[in-house]
Amino acid sequence: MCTKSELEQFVKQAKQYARFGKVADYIPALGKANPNDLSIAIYKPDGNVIDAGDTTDKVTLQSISKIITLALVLIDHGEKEVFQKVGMEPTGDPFHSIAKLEEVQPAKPLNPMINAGALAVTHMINGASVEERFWRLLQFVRKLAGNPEISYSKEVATSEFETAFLNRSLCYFLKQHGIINEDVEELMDLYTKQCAIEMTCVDLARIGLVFAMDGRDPLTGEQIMPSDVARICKTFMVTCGMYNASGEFAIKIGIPAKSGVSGGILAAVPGRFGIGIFGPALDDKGNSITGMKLLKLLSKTYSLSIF
Ligand SMILES: NC(=O)CC[C@H](N)C(=O)O
Repeated sequence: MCTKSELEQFVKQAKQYARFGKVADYIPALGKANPNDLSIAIYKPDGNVIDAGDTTDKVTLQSISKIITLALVLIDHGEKEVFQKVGMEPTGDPFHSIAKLEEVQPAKPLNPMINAGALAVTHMINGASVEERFWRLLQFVRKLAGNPEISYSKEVATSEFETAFLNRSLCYFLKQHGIINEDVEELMDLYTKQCAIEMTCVDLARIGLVFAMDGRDPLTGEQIMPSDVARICKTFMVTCGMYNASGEFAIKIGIPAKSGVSGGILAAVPGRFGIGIFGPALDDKGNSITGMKLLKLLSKTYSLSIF
């Protein structure tokens, strides 16, 4: 795999594309990000990390959190129960689209990576209160990243909570049809905190590594999630991890990955390493434009496609 100076070179190349992207601002606090930022870390099973860019920058997980909550609820409830409430098929629609909820299979969101499906998944996190459920999720994230310091951005969580009208309408639709049965404001409180969990690209890469190694943290030897759960999550990363750009991403890059509108990407190269990227300039589908360029350069140069 590449050296630090090669990686720095790739970052320089990819950064040139930042001008074609735009930072997300529908969550007002995310609008403050600098579109020219770009950092990457590659975490190997022997603990070696290759990184480039400002790796102390923190990114909120946003949609990347969906893959982690999915793992947690699969552990909490098992496959059968989870897939009664959420499907397994890509939509080809934007992540916040409401359209297919009514069109295809009444009310059951098509997959856990679109917002409607993610809200149904977050609803399933076990615990007696929002605080307890969030604490359980945070502990899980900390364990995956091997970093007990990870927390969330109150500013980003509040900013999303105050403006998430479309997500609220998805919740009410789901509640009307019995997919969720909790108070919508409580679910939104939990979901916006989940999306605001923040970490560096090194932490992201370490989580990617655990997925890449079938749920086992190679540094501690702990099996953090059953290999079947890791397999399901990686499959969703391939089929819907990059929203309605997942097909093109699979063809051009071919690495299981999940993006978020903060500009983060978590990628897992099966059996080899985890990759974490932070580059807030987004394309029109909400994926990091510089991050995807970077992954493309890596995939082409080192033949990382799983296909
Ligand atoms: N695509 C994303 O990253 C979306 C996450 C964001 N918190 C939302 O629900 O709109």
